Amino acid sequence: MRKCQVVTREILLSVRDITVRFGGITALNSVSFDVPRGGVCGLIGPNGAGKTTLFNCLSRLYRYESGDILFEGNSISNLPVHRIASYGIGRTFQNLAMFRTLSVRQNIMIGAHCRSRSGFLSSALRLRRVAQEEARLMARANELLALLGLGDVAERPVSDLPFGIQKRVEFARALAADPKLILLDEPAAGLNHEELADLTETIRLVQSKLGITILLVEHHMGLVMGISDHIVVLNFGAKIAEGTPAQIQSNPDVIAAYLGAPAAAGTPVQPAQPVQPFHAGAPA
Ligand SMILES: Nc1ncnc2c1ncn2[C@@H]1O[C@H](COP(=O)(O)OP(=O)(O)OP(=O)(O)O)[C@@H](O)[C@H]1O
Repeated sequence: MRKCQVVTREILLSVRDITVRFGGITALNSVSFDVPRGGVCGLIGPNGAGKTTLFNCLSRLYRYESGDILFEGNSISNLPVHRIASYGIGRTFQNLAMFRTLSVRQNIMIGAHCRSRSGFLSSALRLRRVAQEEARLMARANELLALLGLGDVAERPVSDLPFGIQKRVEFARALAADPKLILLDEPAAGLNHEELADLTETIRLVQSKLGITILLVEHHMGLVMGISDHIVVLNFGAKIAEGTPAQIQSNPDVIAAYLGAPAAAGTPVQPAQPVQPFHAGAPA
C-alpha cells in the first residue's frame, strides 16, 4: 500500500489566545493563529479590527492581558522591546520611521547595528574587530541597496526622495538587521499605481532571495491576494477566518465583515484592482 506523504511547514510564529483591552474596548479577543516559516502571511480586516494592535504586541510595544506569543517555540512575552530586533523580528511602520536627514546608506547601516557584535569599549578603542564589523555592515548595506534597487540614491538624504522610494528604504532598513520575520504595516498606503507595482515585485524578490517570512497588514486586496500564501482575517478584535486567498475571497463571514451586511452565499470577495483599496463599507 502506498503511503500518503504530508508535508508540514515548521511554525515560526505562534499567536495563542491573545487578548488586549483598552478600557472598555476589546481590541483583540483571544486571537490565535500560526505563521509557518517562509512565505507571506496576510493579516486583513476592516478598520479597527485589531491588526495594528497585534503588530504592536508582536513588537512588544503593547502588553497583552492574556495569552502568549511564541517565536521559534520560545515565548517573547517577557522580552524587552529593545531585544525584539536582535531576536529576529523586524518591522516597518504605517508612518515611516527613519532618520530623514541621513542618507539612504546611513539609514540602512543604522538598521544593521542591532546585530553588531562590537561593543562600546571596543568601538572606542578602534579595535581590529570593529573595523571588520564595519566592513561587514557596509557589505550588508551594499547587498540590500542592490537588491532593493536603491544603488542610485544611496548617498541622497531620505527626505529628498519620493514617498515610494522612502518606503523601500524603510523596508531595507528593517531587512538590514537580518530578521527571520518581518512585519510590514500597510506598505502600500499612499503609493501610486506604479509604486505599488514596484512594491509588489520588491516583496516577492526579497521573499524569494532572502527566504524571509513576511507578515503583512494591508488594505489593498490586490496586493494581499496576489502575494500571500495564507491569510488571517480579524473583525472587531476576533479572528473570523483563515485560509488561502481563494478560500478567503469566497468566505461569507469575510464578505459580510467588509460589506457590513450578511453576504449572499457563494458571493466571492472580489480582489480589487491592484491599486484599489478595500476599506470596510466600501464597495469592492
Ligand atoms: N492605544 C490605544 N488606546 C485606546 N484604544 C486603542 C489603542 N490602540 C487601538 N485602540 C482601539 O483598538 C481597536 C483596534 O485598533 P487597531 O488600530 O488595532 O485596528 P486596525 O485593524 O489596525 O485598524 P486600521 O486598519 O484602521 O489601522 C480600535 O477600536 C482602536 O480604536
